[in-house]
Amino acid sequence: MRNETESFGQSAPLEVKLEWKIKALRGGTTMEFWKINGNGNDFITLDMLAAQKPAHELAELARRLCRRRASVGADGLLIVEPSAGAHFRMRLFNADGSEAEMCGNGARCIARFAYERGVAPAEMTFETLAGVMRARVEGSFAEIDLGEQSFAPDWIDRPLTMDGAAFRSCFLWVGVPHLVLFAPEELSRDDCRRIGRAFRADASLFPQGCNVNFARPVGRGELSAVTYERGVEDLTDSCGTGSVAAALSAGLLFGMDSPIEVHNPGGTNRVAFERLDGTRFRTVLGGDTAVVAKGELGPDA
Ligand SMILES: N[C@H](CCC[C@H](N)C(=O)O)C(=O)O
Repeated sequence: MRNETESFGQSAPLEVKLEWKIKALRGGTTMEFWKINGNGNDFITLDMLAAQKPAHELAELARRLCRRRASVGADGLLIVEPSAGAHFRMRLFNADGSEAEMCGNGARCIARFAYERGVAPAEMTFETLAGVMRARVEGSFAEIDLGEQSFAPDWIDRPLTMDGAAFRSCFLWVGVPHLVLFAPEELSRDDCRRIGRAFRADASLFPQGCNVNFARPVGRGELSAVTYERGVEDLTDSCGTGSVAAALSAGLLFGMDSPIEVHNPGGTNRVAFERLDGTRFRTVLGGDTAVVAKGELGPDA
């Protein structure tokens, strides 16, 4: 006979199951979630306006819920918390449990969630660790005013090589750190994953890690971008802040004008920007969002 602990295997600890049962017996609500994606960058979204959890519990929840086969599966966990000065506060925990300062697609998804649930009006503000964002929702379209971004002068058009592959690169923060790489030829997804992982792990260049965007001009005002994401530690199907980083870098390196359509494998983000001076920009990120499920987390999620 299998013992009690073994039989639970990957499933929830006993106390979680009991807490669940008690809640259900009392007729209380279990945890409701929405699964939303922004051009294929997918998030489990929870409303924690009424009761907040400490960061270590949210990190653990993210690690559990984001497992692709054993649980709901996602690139990250988005949380709505109360805010004193804005309509709400957004928190994003990556699939590995790390908390990110900002997330462009996540911000677009949470804006839609907040609007449709009556937490905020269609034009709203919300707090993030990277400052207060302004957002606008219209149907499934959501856009975020990201405020100002600036490039460090020594990180504009810096040549970099990795395993014999040569790149023109730019590095900038769009709430989170991004290394944008332009290669003379298109790289395979395996190469992007391998090279992305190597740069992401290079603490001498990027002490806080980085997201790595492989960008290519593909037409007038159009880029393609493949992103290796910090915290997911793999390629994702789309990255909002990465789309911004790629577009601003293309503005500087190739003189591409605003707006730029950034084609990610999972869909297109539109980046509109205004150049304030040689290295500073103001940016708005827009694109589609998709609500693919509204449900209740089960005890083993
Ligand atoms: N996917 C996100 C970025 C998440 C940030 C995260 N991966 C990190 O830097 O830790 C976006 O749409 O902007």
